[in-house]
Parts: sequence; structure tokens; C-alpha cells
Amino acid sequence: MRGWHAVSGERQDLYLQRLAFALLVGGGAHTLVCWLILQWGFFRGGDAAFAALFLLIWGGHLALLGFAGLRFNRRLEDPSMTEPLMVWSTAALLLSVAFVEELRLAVMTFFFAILHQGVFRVRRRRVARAAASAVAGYALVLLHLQLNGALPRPVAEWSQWLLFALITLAMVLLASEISSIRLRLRERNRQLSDLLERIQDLAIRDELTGLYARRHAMELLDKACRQSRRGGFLLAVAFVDLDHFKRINDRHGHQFGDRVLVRFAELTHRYLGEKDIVARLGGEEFLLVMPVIDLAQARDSVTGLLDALRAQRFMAAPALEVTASVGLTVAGQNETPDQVMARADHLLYRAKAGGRDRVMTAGPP
Ligand SMILES: Nc1nc2c(ncn2[C@@H]2O[C@H](COP(=O)(O)OP(=O)(O)OP(=O)(O)O)[C@@H](O)[C@H]2O)c(=O)[nH]1
Repeated sequence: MRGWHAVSGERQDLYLQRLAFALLVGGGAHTLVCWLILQWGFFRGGDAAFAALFLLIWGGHLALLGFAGLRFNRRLEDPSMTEPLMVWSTAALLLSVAFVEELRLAVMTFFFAILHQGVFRVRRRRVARAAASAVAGYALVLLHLQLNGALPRPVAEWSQWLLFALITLAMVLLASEISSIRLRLRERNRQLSDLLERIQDLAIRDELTGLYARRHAMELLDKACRQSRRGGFLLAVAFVDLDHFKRINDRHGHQFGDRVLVRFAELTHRYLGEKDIVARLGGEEFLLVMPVIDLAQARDSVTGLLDALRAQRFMAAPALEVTASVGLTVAGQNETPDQVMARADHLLYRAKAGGRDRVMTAGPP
């Protein structure tokens, strides 16, 4: 046992259902078959032995069920309790076959139902161990009876045991095959979900900077505008354009230009809040969407970011100072994202026209 495992209510209900089905239906069928055997006169000890044995077995069944019903199963490494259920059911079977005469194999066939429980849920090795225990347990019962002179037809009994052992072996081999298919499927599923995650990432993120790509940014902006209207907070929208980027590319190479773009993206993580949305709209143009108290707060954030950008130093171009121009505004109550974007774009144009390296701001009309 370890700590409590996080098992959802739904999952716990499923475990309980499975356990109840196996113990009540499986246990009921086992009891019925043994009762028929008792009626046909093949149950050693008669009614009294039958009653005592099945009182014990049902006590065990109900204890297991109660254990899970009280949610103690959540403390187990495997809260489904598949292995304890297999061990207990096999023990109950072996106990009953010790009392059955001649029709033991009929009772032992219940073991295949127990094995079937484990094939899809526990590891191959554990299934093989359960099978070996059942075969060995069956042999021990026969040996015990034989040594006590209670096995009148030993050849027939041991032949039935051999048959049981062979069928069990065949089932274990089948279980092993099913188990390896299960493992391969699980691995394939893992690869597929990794791939899906990558595809989703490629669809929403810009490959170079890891920032959101334009299309996804527009969806986020639309959502943020609606939330801002409902939540009563202001939404600042900024268009950022790195200055003379073509010149940087021309002087220092395209790869160096890429490094500048990545550096800017890194700075946005450091200088903007967790709730802020940063996207690369294309080339050297970025979009910032920030929930703010007022335009002044947004301006402070953007100015801090531009100062940090200007202070960056690059090994390949130590004298280079990268600057940016920004058009910054806040969304009006009934404005559409397109209207806010158009204003931010116009402000950016004015920042460029005014000599670059500056933030132009305006509130909603
Ligand atoms: N390194 C690099 N360059 C890019 C990328 N995407 C676009 N560019 C370049 O960015 C440059 C943008 O040039 P312009 O639109 O003239 O802008 P600018 O030189 O910054 O001029 P202003 O914005 O007016 O200051 C072009 O040379 C593009 O080739 C990219 O992913 N990596």
C-alpha cells in the first residue's frame, strides 16, 4: 500500500461494478455448480461441509467487496484490485475442489473466467504466475487427497489435471499475445497523441519564436474582447514593429535577424504578464493583448519591454541597438476586434512616421 490514489468517482464506480459482477455473478455460479455437485452426491462432507465452506468463501467475497465499497482500494497500487481478486477467487476454487469428487475439472474450469479477468488488466508475468499457482494448487489438492487415500481413481484425476494444465498453458500463451498487442497499441496511441499535440502546436504557434501565430491570435483577441466586455476590465492592444529590420538583415544576415526576433519573443515572456497574449503577426510585426486597469499601465508595460529590447547586446553586432515602434490603444465597450486593430495599426503608422522608437497611444473614440 502507498498513499491515496486520485481515483475519480466515475472510475471508482466502475471498479466497484466490476468487482461486484466478478464476486456476485462469478461466485454465485461457482456456488451453484458446487451445490449441484452436492445434490448429485459428489461433495465430500455433505451439507455441513458445503455450508461451512461456502460461508467462509462468501465471507471472503463480501469482505473484498466491502473493502472496495469503503474505498480502501484507493490505497492500493492498483485500485482496480484485479490481482487480489484473482488470487482470492483461485484460492476459493482450490478450496472447493478439495471437497469435490470426480467432477473437479468442471469446477476448475471457472479458473479460465478468472484468467480472462486478468488478461486485459494485469501484466503478462502476473497472469503467468496466477496460472502456475492454479495448476500447482490443483496438483497439491490431488496429492494431498491421494496421500490420504481419498483419491479412488488417481489416473483419471491426474489425466484431468494434465488436461487442465495444458489448456491453462494455451490460455497463457494467448494472453501473452493479447498483452503484447495491447502494449503495441498503447505505444501507438502515445505516438499518435504526441503527433496530434505537435500538429496542434504547429497550427497555433509561430515556428521560429514559439509565439502564437496570427490566425490563433485573432481568435484569442476575439475571445478576450468578449471577456473584457463581460468582466468589466480594459483590454489594451498593441502593434509592435521592430525598426529598420531589413537593414539588420542586410547588414548582419538573415540568421542574425532570426536571433533578434527570438530574443524579442523571450523578452515578452520576461516583461509581460501571464495573462497577456503575445503573437507574431508576420515578419517583424507583433501583437500584444493585455488586460489592464488603464492605458497608463499598458504604456508602462510596453515602455519597459522596449527599454529592455534597446538594452540587448548581440555578440555578432556589439554596437547594434534594436528599437521598435508601437501603436497602443484600449478596446472600447462596443468595439469589434477589427476596429481596435485598425486603430492600433494607424497608431503604429504614426509612430513610424514620427521617427520610430516610440509608443503612440490613443484611447477608444
Ligand atoms: N530574419 C528574418 N527576417 C524576416 C523574417 N520575416 C520577414 N523578414 C524580413 O523583415 C524585413 C522587414 O522589412 P520592412 O517591412 O521593410 O521593415 P523595416 O526594415 O523594419 O522598416 P520599418 O518597419 O519601416 O522600420 C524584410 O527584409 C523581410 O525579409 C524572418 O522570419 N526572419
